[in-house]
Amino acid sequence: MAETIGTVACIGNPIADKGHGEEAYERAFDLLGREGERYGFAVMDLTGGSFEESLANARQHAELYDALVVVGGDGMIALGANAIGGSGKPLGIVAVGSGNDFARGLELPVNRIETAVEGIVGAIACGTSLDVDMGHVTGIGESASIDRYYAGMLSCGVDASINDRANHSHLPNGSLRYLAAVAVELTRLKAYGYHVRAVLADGRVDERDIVSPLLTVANSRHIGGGIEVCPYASFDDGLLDLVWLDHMPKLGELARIVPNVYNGRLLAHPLFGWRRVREVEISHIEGYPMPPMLMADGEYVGDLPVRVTAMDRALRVLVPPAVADQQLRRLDDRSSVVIRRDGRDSLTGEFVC
Ligand SMILES: Nc1ncnc2c1ncn2[C@@H]1O[C@H](COP(=O)(O)OP(=O)(O)OP(=O)(O)O)[C@@H](O)[C@H]1O
Repeated sequence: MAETIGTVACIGNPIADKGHGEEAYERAFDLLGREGERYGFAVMDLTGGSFEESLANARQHAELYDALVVVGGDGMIALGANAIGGSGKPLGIVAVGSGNDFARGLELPVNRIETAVEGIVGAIACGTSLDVDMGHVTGIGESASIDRYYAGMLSCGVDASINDRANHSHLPNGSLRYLAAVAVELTRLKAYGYHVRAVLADGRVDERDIVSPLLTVANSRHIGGGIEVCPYASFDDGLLDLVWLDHMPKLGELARIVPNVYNGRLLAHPLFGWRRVREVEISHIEGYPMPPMLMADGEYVGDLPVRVTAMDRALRVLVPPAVADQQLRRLDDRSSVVIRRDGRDSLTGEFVC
């Protein structure tokens, strides 16, 4: 990242982390302003009264700033991706939401405002960043109005219901909200009917019907405050990871997989299907229950049918110099190591041993 950063636009979310977002934003904005005086950049506030208003502000005033800093949860990362994804402008992340799954996956500070701001300022001063993939969701047919980018995960089944339930929960702690939502939604599992047409990394087409409660198109590993739905996801492979449950799990199967939700071993179980895709079209099979409204990075997106396309390293994220090079190499290695460990073929997704 060679460009000089003269102005940093900031966007907060007063309702992030159940209303603690306002205070966090004031702190982050103040710190960035002070560091700006030292390092020669100005800060401006573009927070609106809603997600849509903040996004419109970021887009309309794009010529006024050189970097955007978002303060909040995964929804604010989605805002950043939709505001500046593909533009080459970098995104700074102060993760103070409930889940913070994207920041967690990139090993950025979570709920540590001072450390996050320090990292952003270090990145600005030294010109360091990481370019990470994004997903682009576009609607097909009746859903044609959908046109959204995301950085973390597109949830298309019970994962979306869990997110929706957690958003409406009154429990005080972020991870607790997701855990409680998981517990309730697991008792109400439905098998949705998906028709999936995926273009794999080598251009081969994999087309299938999936009757399942869960289908996710992931760029990052975690969802719901640390649940590792896709331990194989890599941020910079130019591909997305399609993960699904192969069938409606029996109680015994559920009991075997639940202990693996936080330890990176979920996809080692043959109950899960997995493919790395360049693009995937997902539609609903008539005769099965309609999946819940899709959610991307915890934001409501709309209903099937949709096409999801991997955008190769389209989002530039500010990271401090010590992290930049080493981080991406480590994330890449990590992903191939766990795929090998679980005995999967990284191209076909099938178990080979
Ligand atoms: N300026 C705003 N005013 C009101 N609501 C907003 C604003 N900006 C974003 N939102 C909404 O706030 C909700 C929560 O956002 P966010 O993801 O930042 O926090 P969170 O849900 O606590 O964290 P996480 O997504 O990591 O669990 C989102 O649905 C988003 O649309």
